[in-house]
Amino acid sequence: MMYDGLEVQNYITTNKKNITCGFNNQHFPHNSSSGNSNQPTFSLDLFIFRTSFIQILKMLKIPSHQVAGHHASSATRGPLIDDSGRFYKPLQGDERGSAEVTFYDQFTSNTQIPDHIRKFFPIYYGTKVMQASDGSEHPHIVLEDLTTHRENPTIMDIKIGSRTWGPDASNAYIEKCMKRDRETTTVKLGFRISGLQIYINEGVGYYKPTRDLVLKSSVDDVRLFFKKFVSSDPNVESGMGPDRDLASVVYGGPNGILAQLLELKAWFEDQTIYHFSACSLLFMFEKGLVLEGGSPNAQVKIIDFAHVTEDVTV
Ligand SMILES: Nc1ncnc2c1ncn2[C@@H]1O[C@H](COP(=O)(O)OP(=O)(O)OP(=O)(O)O)[C@@H](O)[C@H]1O
Ligand SMILES: O=P(O)(O)O[C@@H]1[C@H](O)[C@H](O)[C@@H](OP(=O)(O)O)[C@H](OP(=O)(O)O)[C@H]1O
Repeated sequence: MMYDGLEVQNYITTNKKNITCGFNNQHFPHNSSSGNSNQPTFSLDLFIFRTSFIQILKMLKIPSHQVAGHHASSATRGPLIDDSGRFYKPLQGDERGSAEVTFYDQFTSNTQIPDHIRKFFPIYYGTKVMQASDGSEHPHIVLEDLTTHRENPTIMDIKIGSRTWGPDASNAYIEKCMKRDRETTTVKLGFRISGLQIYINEGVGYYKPTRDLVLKSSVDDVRLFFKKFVSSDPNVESGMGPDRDLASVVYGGPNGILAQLLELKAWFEDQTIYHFSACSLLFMFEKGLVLEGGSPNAQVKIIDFAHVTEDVTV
């Protein structure tokens, strides 16, 4: 495992408006026009501009499309993204962090993984020690930001498996998981929704139910969330019988979510390399595009490998 040194100062911002504050306005106002006297006139200004620009490109933000898991704040470590399309997930302090790194290292170099399966996993760029959201220096797993090319993604995170712990889990951890599994739909359905956001329209933005609301979902609530996910009704939040208008193009069809799940499932049933426990599936699509008659660009990805182990008996 290789850790880089701290390369750049990280600016934690929650929205793009704040990013412009990173410019040194005195030297290079970002909205100045050509020929304006505020433009840099000598090399020091150019140097400052270049440095600021590189810093801005590398600037880190709290992901606005994260739907579940540990969140970043000035008090807690959570994922960050940059403008180059990378997602930085802080290693969890205990064995979960190192287990996830071990998985990504092994998976990335494993030549037995077919390309049509590899595409379901985020691209892994190694690990990096950097300033975390809480200000501490901490190792992060560097991944492809799965939302980077999306305009207004509708996203659902589903924790899969009726058993949510790995083969080496302690009794205390198993107990904790079993309690959570009984409280959610994991025991009844073999999965639970961990979080979601549904794009409504430009004016309204997103419907993003709270973590508590999602986790206390009953089986019927889960059914309703799956309907809302593909509803064209802007009043999706009111929950009055959403229309499921987009189901056939998002869930169905040769490139739909179901077809992708079947492809992944076929490999899961066949492979004997890993024990996959407590992973999540991310369902993503572009509701805005579908409503305009375009393609939903539906995608299934698999994430969260903190409890995955290699099967050494094979
Ligand atoms: N590579 C990625 N690109 C974009 N978003 C991601 C990526 N990986 C994770 N996310 C977002 O972050 C959320 C949490 O991810 P993940 O499950 O890996 O974190 P976690 O803190 O280990 O979660 P948990 O506490 O449920 O185990 C996901 O629901 C998703 O919204
Ligand atoms: O589903 P919820 O209610 O969000 O609960 C979390 C979920 O079970 C995570 O999988 C777990 O992290 P791990 O899977 O990595 O153990 C996390 O534990 P934590 O709070 O101890 O990190 C729980 O809080």
